[in-house]
Amino acid sequence: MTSHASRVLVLNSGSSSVKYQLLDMTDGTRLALGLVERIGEETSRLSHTPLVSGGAKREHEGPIADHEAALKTVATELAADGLGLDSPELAAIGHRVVHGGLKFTVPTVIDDAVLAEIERLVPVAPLHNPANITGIRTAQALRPDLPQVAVFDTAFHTTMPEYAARYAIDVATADAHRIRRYGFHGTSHAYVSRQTAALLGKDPAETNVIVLHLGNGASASAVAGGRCMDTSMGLTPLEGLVMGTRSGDIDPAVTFHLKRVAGMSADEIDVLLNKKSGLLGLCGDNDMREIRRRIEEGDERAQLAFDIYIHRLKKYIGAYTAVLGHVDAVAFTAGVGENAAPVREAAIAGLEELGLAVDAGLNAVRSDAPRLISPEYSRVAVAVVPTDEELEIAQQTYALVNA
Ligand SMILES: Nc1ncnc2c1ncn2[C@@H]1O[C@H](COP(=O)(O)OP(=O)(O)O)[C@@H](O)[C@H]1O
Ligand SMILES: CC(=O)OP(=O)(O)O
Ligand SMILES: [Mg+2]
Repeated sequence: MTSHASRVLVLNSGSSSVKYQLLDMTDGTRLALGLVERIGEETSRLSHTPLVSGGAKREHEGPIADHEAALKTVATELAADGLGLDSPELAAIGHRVVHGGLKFTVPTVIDDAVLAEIERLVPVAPLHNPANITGIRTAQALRPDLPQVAVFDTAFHTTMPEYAARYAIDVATADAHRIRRYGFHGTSHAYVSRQTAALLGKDPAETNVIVLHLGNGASASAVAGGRCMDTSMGLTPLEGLVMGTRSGDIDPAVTFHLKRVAGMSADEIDVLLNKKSGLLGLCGDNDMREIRRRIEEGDERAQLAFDIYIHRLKKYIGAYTAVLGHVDAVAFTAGVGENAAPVREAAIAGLEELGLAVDAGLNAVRSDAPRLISPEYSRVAVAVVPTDEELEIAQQTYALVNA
C-alpha cells in the first residue's frame, strides 16, 4: 500500500441490489456513489453519480444477471470518471457483511479463513451472505493486492445482555447449534444512535435512543449510552418488524403447521416467510410509496397491510421504552423511516402517555439533514436521522488498514 492512498470503496451488497460509495478519507468527501437494483431481473437498473468535476448522474436499464456482473458494471462506471479500481489512491475496499455470527465482533481484514466463516453462516443469512461473498470475491479478483475489510451488521449487537440475546429454549440445543439472537443493521443502529445524540446536543454515552431502521428489511433497537440493549431481529433477519417481504414475528408453530397441514418443505416455508410475506404478502406491494398511493385511492387491502405494519412498530416502541426505562429520543431512519411521513405520524399517534408526539408541520418537511419532528412540549424527542452505512463502513475500514 502506498502511503498517500486515502480512498475507500464501500460495497453494500443486498439480496437484489448493490449500493456503493467511493470516499476520500482525508476529509470524508464522497467522490462517487450509486446503486444497482433488481439484479437478476430483465429490468435491472444502475444509477451512478460522480461527485467530482461536475459529473452528472447516469442511469442505465437492462438485464444484469448477478452480483458479479453488477460489480463489474460499477467498476466500468467508476473508470469512466477516472476513479477506476486500478487507482493507486485506493487504500482498501470495505464490504458490508450481514451475518458475522459469534466470531466477528469488530471489522476484520478478509483472508481465506474469514471468507470460509462468512460462507459457513449462509444458512442463517440466506438472502444476504451469498451476495456479500460474491461482492468480496469479485473485488478480490479486480484488486488482489488491496486489503478487503468486512464490517458486520451483527457486530454492534454483540454487547446485548445475555437475557436479551438468548431464546427461552433448551440451552444445550441452543448452544450446540449457536442458536441465539444476533441482530442486524448494526452499522446503521450504531451510526444513527450517535447522530441522534449529536442532534440533541448530548453525549452519546448519556443518551438513550430507540432506533427504527425501516428499509426493505426493517429492525428496531434499544440503545442505552451507545450500547445495544435489545434489537428486533434474531438468529436471522426474519424476526421482528413487518418488512417489505418478510413476516417478522410469528408464532413458530405456524411453521410446523405449514409443514404438517399444508405439506410445505422447510425451503418452501423459508421462501414464503422471507420473500412472499410482509407488506408484499399482505397486499401485493412491498414499496411503501405504492402502498400509500393505493391507500389514497381507498384500497382496503393496502390500508390493512399498513395498519399491521404500524401496529407492530408501535409494539416495539412500547417494549423498548420499557427496556430502556428512560428514553431521550425515537429516531426514524432508512428508506421508509426517512421518507414516509405517514408512517412516522401513524407510529407515534396515541403514544402521548409515553411522552411521544409528532408535529405535523415538522413531519412534512423534506430534508436530507437530521431533524426533530416532535413539538417543543414532547418529553421524548422524535427525530428523522438519515443513515449512512457506507460512511460508517468506510471509516471503520480506513481505521483498520491504518492501525
Ligand atoms: N418517498 C418514499 N416514501 C415512502 N417509502 C419510500 C420512499 N422512498 C423509499 N421508500 C421505501 O424505502 C424502501 C427502501 O429502503 P432502503 O433503506 O433503501 O432499503 P434496503 O437497504 O433494505 O434496500 C423502498 O422499498 C420503499 O418502500
Ligand atoms: C439484514 C437486512 O435485513 O438487510 P437489508 O435491510 O439490507 O435487507
Ligand atoms: Mg439496507
